[in-house]
Amino acid sequence: MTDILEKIKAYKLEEIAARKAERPLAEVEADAKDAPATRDFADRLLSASVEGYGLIAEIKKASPSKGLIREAFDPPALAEAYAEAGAACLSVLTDGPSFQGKDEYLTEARAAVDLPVLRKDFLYDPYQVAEARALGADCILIIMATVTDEQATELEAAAADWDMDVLVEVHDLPELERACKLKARLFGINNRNLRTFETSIETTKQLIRDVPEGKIIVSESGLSTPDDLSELAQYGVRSFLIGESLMRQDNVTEATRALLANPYRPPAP
Ligand SMILES: O=P(O)(O)OC[C@@H](O)[C@@H](O)c1c[nH]c2ccccc12
Repeated sequence: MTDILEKIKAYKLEEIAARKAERPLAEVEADAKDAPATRDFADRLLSASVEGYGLIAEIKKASPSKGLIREAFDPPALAEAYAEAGAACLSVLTDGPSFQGKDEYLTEARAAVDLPVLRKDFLYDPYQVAEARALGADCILIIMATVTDEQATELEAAAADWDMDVLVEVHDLPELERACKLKARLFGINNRNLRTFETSIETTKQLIRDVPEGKIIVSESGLSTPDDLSELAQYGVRSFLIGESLMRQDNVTEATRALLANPYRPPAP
C-alpha cells in the first residue's frame, strides 16, 4: 500500500467513526430510501460508447498531487456544461481533506442534470454506500489498492442492495486479479501511479490484456487530448474518466465537446 493511500485511509476511518456517532446508520438508510431513484450508470456509459466515447466527466476542485485545480468552482454549472457537451455520466469528488470535495457538491450537481453520478471517494464501510445513495449517487467506486477482498465484497453487496452500480478500480495486475473475483462489470484502470503520482496511458494498454471478456473498461486519469483517447481506442477502450484537464479549461463545454468529437473507429475488417 502506498503512503498517500495510507494517510487517506487513516483519516477516512476516523471520519466514518465520527459520522456514525453523529448519524446512526438507520437514519442514513432512511434518507437513502427517500432519495431519488437510481439512474443506470453502466447502461448510459455503454450506450454512449456505441456511437462515440463514453465519458465520465469529473467535478474536481483540487487533488493531493496538484493542489487547487479550479478556482471558479460551481458544481451545478459544471454538471450542466458537461451534460451539454455530451458526457455520459458524472463523477463528483466528495472527499474533503485531499480533494476539497463536499457531499453537497454531488447532490447539487446531480439535481442540475439527468446524468447518472459516481460518488468519488474512498470507501471502506457499507455505511458510506448508504451515505452515497442518500446523497443521490448512482454508482460507487471500489479502489482495490486500499481495500481488502472482504471489504470489496461487502461494499459491492451494499451497492447491489441500493440498486447502485460499481466501478472497481485497479492499477496493477495483482489488483486486477482480485477485482476479477467481484461481480462488477465496470473496470476502471487507473493510469496514475499512486506512489509517484505520474500518469501513463501505458498502464491501460498493459492491463487491458488481462481484463476478462464482457467487462466495460474505463481508462482513468491523466487523459487530456483527442489523441490520448484515440490511442486507447485502438486498444479497445471506449470509456474514459477525465477530471483535471477539463477542470482547467475556461470553457468546459467547448473543451469537452472538442475531446468527444471525431471518436476513433476501428477500420472495417
Ligand atoms: O483528473 P484526472 O487526471 O483526469 O483523473 C480523474 C480520475 O481518474 C482521478 O480523479 C481518480 C481516479 N481514481 C481516483 C480515486 C480517488 C480519487 C481520485 C481518483
